[in-house]
Formats: sequence, C-alpha cells, structure tokens
Amino acid sequence: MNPSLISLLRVPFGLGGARPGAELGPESLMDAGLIRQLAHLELPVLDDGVVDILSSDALDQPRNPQLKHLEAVIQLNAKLRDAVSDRVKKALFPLIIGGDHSIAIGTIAGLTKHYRKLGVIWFDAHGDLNTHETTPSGNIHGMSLAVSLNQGHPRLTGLRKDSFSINPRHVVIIGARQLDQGERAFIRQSGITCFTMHEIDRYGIAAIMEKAIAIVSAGTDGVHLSFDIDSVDPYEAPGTGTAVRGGVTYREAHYALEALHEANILTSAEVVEVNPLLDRNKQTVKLANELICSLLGKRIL
Ligand SMILES: NC(=[NH2+])NCCC[C@H](N)C(=O)O
Ligand SMILES: [Mn+2]
Ligand SMILES: [Mn+2]
Repeated sequence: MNPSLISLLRVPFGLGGARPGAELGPESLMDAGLIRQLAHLELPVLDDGVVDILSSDALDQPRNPQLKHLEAVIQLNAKLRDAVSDRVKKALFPLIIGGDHSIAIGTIAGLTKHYRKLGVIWFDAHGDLNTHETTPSGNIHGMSLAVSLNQGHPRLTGLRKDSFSINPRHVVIIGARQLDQGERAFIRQSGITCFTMHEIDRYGIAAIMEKAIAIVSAGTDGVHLSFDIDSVDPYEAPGTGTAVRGGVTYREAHYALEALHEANILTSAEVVEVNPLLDRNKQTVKLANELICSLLGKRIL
C-alpha cells in the first residue's frame, strides 16, 4: 500500500441487499474500536465522514422487482462516487466501510474517474455479475461488479458516464462458490479471472494470491480491493446477509490481506456486507476490523 494518508469513508447503506442490517456495518466496526486499532499501527488515518442518502424521497419510489430500491442505490452511489473521486484527487487512499456490496458501484465509478487502467480484486462468495435481466433476486448488490464493467441497466451504468472503463482482464474474483447461470456466462465471455473455492483448495491461498497480484498489477495504474465479508466461511463470519458455506478460513483471509499489503499494489480498498444484526457475539465485526488491520500492515511478528 502507498504510504499516503488513508481517508476512511463510512457508508451506512443496506438497500442493495434483501436483509436489513448492512447499513449498521460502519457504526459497528467503529464501536468495536477500528480507529483505535488503526492508531495502534501508527497509520495516518483521517476519519473522513459518512456518505449517506440525501433524502428519504428515494426510499418511497415504486419498487421494481428486478431492480429493488433503484432510486436510493443511484442517489447513494452518485454521492459516494463524487466523494471517492475527491479523495483520489487529493492523493488520499480511500478506505470505504459499507454497507452492502452495491456501494462498490460508486466507489469504483469514483476511482475510474482518475485511474485509466484500474485492476480489481473482488473477494466474494458470489460473482455480483447479474444484471436486471439475469438477477434471481432483484437485489442490486448482486449486480455491482457487472455495472462496474459497464453491463446492466443504463440508470446504473450511467453512474459511470465520466469514468474510464475497466478491462475485464484486469479483474480477479477470489472465493466464489455460488454463481448464478448468467454470471457463469458473463465470466466465460468477459475474460475475468475467477478463482473459485475449488482453485483455492487445489493450489492454496498463497499461490492464488501470487497469481491474482500478477494479474491485477500488470499494465494497470491502480488496484482496488473490494472485500465482501461473505467470502469468509460463515463459521467465522456469520454476520452477513447472504452467507454460503464452504468459504475461506480465518487464516486464509488474513494471509490474503497480508500478502496484498506486502505486494504494495493497492490504491484503495473497501470492506462490505458486515451485518451486525445477524452476527454472533460480534464475531464478524471483530473479524472485519482485524482483517482491515492485516490489510494495512499489521503483522504477527
Ligand atoms: N454482494 C452480495 N452479497 N451479493 C449476493 C448476490 C446473491 C445472488 N447472486 C443475487 O444476485 O441476488
Ligand atoms: Mn458481494
Ligand atoms: Mn457476496
């Protein structure tokens, strides 16, 4: 990671997913001592405020079953895009705490106002590659990587109208184990690399991280990490809205983020889908804070 100042942006938004509670993520990480833990690492962190929806009118829009809470998602992501763009302009390292994974649309739209060739590492049990035409749920958090690759409803891809496109060859998904039919086709056709749990089992997390780092850093001018906490096995991370068993272990998750820190390639990061209402003894909240510390340089020795 760059030695630059970290701009911590909190995004208490949960309308991209089906189950209430993801909007409480940022507050719960803060309550569990995130700022204190980062201060311990002697990292320069700027507690840079909250990005929230402006008004409740967006909440009252008629519900499109293929694009649930579309107006709220658009309003929030336009605001987040501009906040992230502003931080990049100021040479800060944006660290975004969600919120559900729909917020990646705004984060990445803001980043790609500046980065012409952004690489993306997407940790997730899912692909988030649906569109309004393929979605089984209508939940926009299952569409955010597709939208970031300019695929999907024009109201969503429109958030990226002043942003550079991302080359799918610079995108790596890690930890996938629940992909919908349309998402499989998307992966095959687009040239995205997808390291599913099968490849992690086969090669081990160290080799996968080495390959992923090589893919996202060759020919790119920035690298973003989008970390969905549901990539981690629900045994360790039960507090999330769409848990799928068979995920990465506690140590694999830490190792992956330690390896990213060592590689020193990231220019931004986000952690999403922590849902304290579904958590057990704050296990997931604490894990998220620990993982952020590993990503930012905390070491065992
Ligand atoms: N960011 C997430 N947790 N996404 C879950 C998506 C689940 C499913 N693929 C859907 O489209 O609804
Ligand atoms: Mn996700
Ligand atoms: Mn997910």
